Amino acid sequence: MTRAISLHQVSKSYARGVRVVERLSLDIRPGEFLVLLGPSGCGKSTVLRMIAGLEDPSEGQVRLDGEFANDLPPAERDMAMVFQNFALYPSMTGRDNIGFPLRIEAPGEDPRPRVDATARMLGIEDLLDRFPNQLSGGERQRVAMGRAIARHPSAFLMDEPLSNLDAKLRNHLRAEIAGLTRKLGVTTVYVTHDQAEALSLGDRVAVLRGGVLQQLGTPRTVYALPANVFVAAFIGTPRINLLRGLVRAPLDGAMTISLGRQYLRLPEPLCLDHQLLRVQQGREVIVGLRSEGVRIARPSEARPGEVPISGLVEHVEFQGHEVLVHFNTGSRPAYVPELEAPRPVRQVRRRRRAGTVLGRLRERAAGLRTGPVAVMDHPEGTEPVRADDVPPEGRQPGDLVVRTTPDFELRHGLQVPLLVDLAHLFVFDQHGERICPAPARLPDLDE
Ligand SMILES: Nc1ncnc2c1ncn2[C@@H]1O[C@H](COP(=O)(O)OP(=O)(O)OP(=O)(O)O)[C@@H](O)[C@H]1O
Repeated sequence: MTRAISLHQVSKSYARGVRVVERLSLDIRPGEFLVLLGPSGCGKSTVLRMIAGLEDPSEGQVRLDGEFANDLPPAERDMAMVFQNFALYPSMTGRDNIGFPLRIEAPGEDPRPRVDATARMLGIEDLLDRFPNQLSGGERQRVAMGRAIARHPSAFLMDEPLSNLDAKLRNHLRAEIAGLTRKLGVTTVYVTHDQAEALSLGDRVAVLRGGVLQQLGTPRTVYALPANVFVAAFIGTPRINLLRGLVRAPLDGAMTISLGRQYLRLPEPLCLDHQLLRVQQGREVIVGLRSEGVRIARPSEARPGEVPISGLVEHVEFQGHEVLVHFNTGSRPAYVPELEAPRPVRQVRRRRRAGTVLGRLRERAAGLRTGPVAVMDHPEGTEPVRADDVPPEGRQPGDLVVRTTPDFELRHGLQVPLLVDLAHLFVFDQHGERICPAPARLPDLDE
């Protein structure tokens, strides 16, 4: 049996006023693989623990197959958890570790057939007689997975199960987990702060920030149509280029988005998304360009929808199959402090205050005219993040990273013509909400 798991307006506070999850609503379908993704401390594990019954919601409802389940003890929820630290009993062999929950659930029954069947499924038969200290990290995690699977639970709850493993093993086990959960058809809720893991595993991804759901969608949707600048910046490698722009829409001339020393001229006739930008006339916006949305080519090579700018090569990052070129285009980068700066020590309830984010930050950043400016809100009661709080290691050389093939001969100081593909242009308003493509295009790309 597999389950539908619903959270309805669920909040969680641990101490007075401290809300670590805020009015979260999620409907997880039977058999679905849902990933909870967000930076450290955003409340992912708390959500998982509320689903498991290990924490009580302060407000709202947890429903299992449509039934109110807030009061249901963990043991009666029929869910298996897998943690990052494997949590195996050191004095038990792999076989006993996998069989232990079966013995508890059905004391009279011989767990061996189920243990053996599980071990075959995971290819760990030869590990069954070893103790945890005789297993590698990956092997231990396979045994831990075995212990979860053998119970035939109605849902798997996985809390960063791969984060203690090296990159190669992580990729390998990631594929195994995806294959297994699909084969078993069991609802899985998977917590991670690794966006690549989330995109590769999830049927849908729920992006959390400060305990608040930012977006719920398929991996394609959250990448291609991020609801706001936080999701755009959190998802994708290299990180999306975020630049401060100014919309200019003169009645008698072409509409442009000024990027400091250069501008993007929006081609006429304006498409609907660009027409809708007209209302931003004279306002500062945040322009998002993924590294694959810009290419090195001359203006004469422009395809429909591409507009020219140029950039000075600041740094070339050779990656083997591709090269990341950091350009200085004379624009001002916009930063998302929660992703750049260390996490604030205290986290308290988040509320949007009067005034715009950019407006407030502009005041704070007065005097930093040429420096980068932080564009996101910060939780009330925490230290405001100032532009100069961005750690130097968070700063990249240049303001625009472009992904290209290794056959370009580029060196520092070279002025290079670039074409921006406006089909890949994102524009976010002063609150960080996406306004281009228009929010009406939010419905799932895959549906
Ligand atoms: N038992 C607790 N008492 C008080 N505060 C807690 C408790 N458990 C978690 N918190 C706080 O709740 C917030 C969310 O924690 P949680 O573990 O859910 O985040 P997370 O997104 O899973 O983080 P990470 O990725 O670092 O594990 C954090 O600020 C954390 O300090």
